[in-house]
Amino acid sequence: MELRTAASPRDVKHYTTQRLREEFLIQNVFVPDEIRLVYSHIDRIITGSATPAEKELKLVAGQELRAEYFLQRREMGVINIGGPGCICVDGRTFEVAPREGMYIGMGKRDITFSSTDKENPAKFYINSAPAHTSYPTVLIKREGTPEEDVVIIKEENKVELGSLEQSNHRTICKYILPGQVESCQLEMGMTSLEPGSVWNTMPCHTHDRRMEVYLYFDMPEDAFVMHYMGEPQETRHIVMRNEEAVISPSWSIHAGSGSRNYTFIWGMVGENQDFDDMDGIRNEDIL
Ligand SMILES: O=C[C@H](O)[C@@H](O)CC(=O)C(=O)O
Ligand SMILES: [Zn+2]
Repeated sequence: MELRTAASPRDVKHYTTQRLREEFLIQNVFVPDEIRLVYSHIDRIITGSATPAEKELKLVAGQELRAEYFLQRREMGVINIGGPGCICVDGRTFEVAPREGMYIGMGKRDITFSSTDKENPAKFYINSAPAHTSYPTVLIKREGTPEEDVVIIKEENKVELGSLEQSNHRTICKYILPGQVESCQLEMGMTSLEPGSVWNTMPCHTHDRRMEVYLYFDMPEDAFVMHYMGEPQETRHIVMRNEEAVISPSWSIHAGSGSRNYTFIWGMVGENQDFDDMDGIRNEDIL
């Protein structure tokens, strides 16, 4: 597991392009037949993936966690951005179709990932955070009828925002948050931009009580997103390609404009789970 330390805004404003990328950008998120994880000291979020192709992959704690098993003191959210696959949790197998997700609660020991078709492998994107209690493990679907251990995302948690005129027409689909899927601190969702819209999270915001990680995807190889970070009056950009993630400290804005439309997954952890607890920054005030 790769380790990233926390960073002060007083230092970050002096960073070069390369240093900024080393600290905050996560590349090669999905590697076939590997589980890849990056541990950040910022709220101790773990960001990574399981990309089973030829073989089934088992999640283990690793040296860094000094735990008996990965979720001994943690919870995790997963969203599949690849082909269909399965996640087996303590003997129970969940079929996870493209764009479906899971919340897996603290205390679940045996977690394995597999793909249905190795030619079109599942790509399980993972966010995990420290937890204090165990909430129910569920499969999260965007549509359908609820069953035991299956939650359907409520219409009120699919929020259409922005407009084509402002190049930011998009839909925020909230997978894990209070009232939808309960968790100790983790919140996750997926935001899709309409064709012709390129701006996410604009007007932008900070939220001192939560950090956030974005994973950008659904982009051809030659496309990019200029991801903006930094204090609102001290912004910097990171050029991001398809299927790369970026860490946003609580003091930083996190927004982007792409060379075309794209999709991204956001994950937040920290002090509270109040999605609307943001400090909005007026477009007039950003520097
Ligand atoms: O704190 C919330 C997160 O930054 C995202 O949900 C924002 C987002 O998806 C968007 O506006 O496009
Ligand atoms: Zn945010």
